[in-house]
Amino acid sequence: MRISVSSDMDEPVARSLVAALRDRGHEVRPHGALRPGDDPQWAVCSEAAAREVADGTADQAVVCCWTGTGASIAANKVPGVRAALCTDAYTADGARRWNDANVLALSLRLTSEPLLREILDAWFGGAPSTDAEDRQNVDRVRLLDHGRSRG
Ligand SMILES: O=C(CO)[C@H](O)[C@H](O)COP(=O)(O)O
Repeated sequence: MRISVSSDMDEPVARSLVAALRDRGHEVRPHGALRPGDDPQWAVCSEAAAREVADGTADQAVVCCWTGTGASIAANKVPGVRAALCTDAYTADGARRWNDANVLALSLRLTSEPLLREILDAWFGGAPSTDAEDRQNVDRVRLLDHGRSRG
C-alpha cells in the first residue's frame, strides 16, 4: 500500500514507524519532520498526509504528534478522512473493523516500540466489517463530510 506518514517531531518511534512500514512492503510518503525541508507543524503535516488519502495519492496514512490528538484533529478535518487515535492494538483493530478508519493517529509519547508493532499488526491485519449496521454508521459519517447529518 501507499502510506503517507507525518510527524511533527523527529522521534525514534517515528523513524521506527517508517522502517516498519517499509519492512511490511508499503511505499512510504513522508511528511513534516520526516521529510527534510518540509513544514513540521502538526496541523500542517497531518493535513498534508490526510489530503493524500482523500485525493487518492495514498491508500492510508499514519499521522503522529506528541499526544496524537492534534494530528488526529487536523486529519479528521479533511473530508473523506476517518482518523483514529490508537493507543493499543484492540483500538486499532476496532478502528479498521467498525469505523473503516483510513488514517491511524499515534502518540509519540505513549507508543513504545513493542506497542507500535502490535498496533500496526492489528491495523493492517484488520478489514472493515460488512455488517449492515456498521456500514450504516460509516455512511452516516460520510454524510458529515458534506455537512449533512441525513441523506
Ligand atoms: O502533541 C502535539 C499536538 O497535539 C504536539 O506534538 C505538541 O504540542 C508539541 O509541539 P511543540 O514541540 O511544537 O510544542
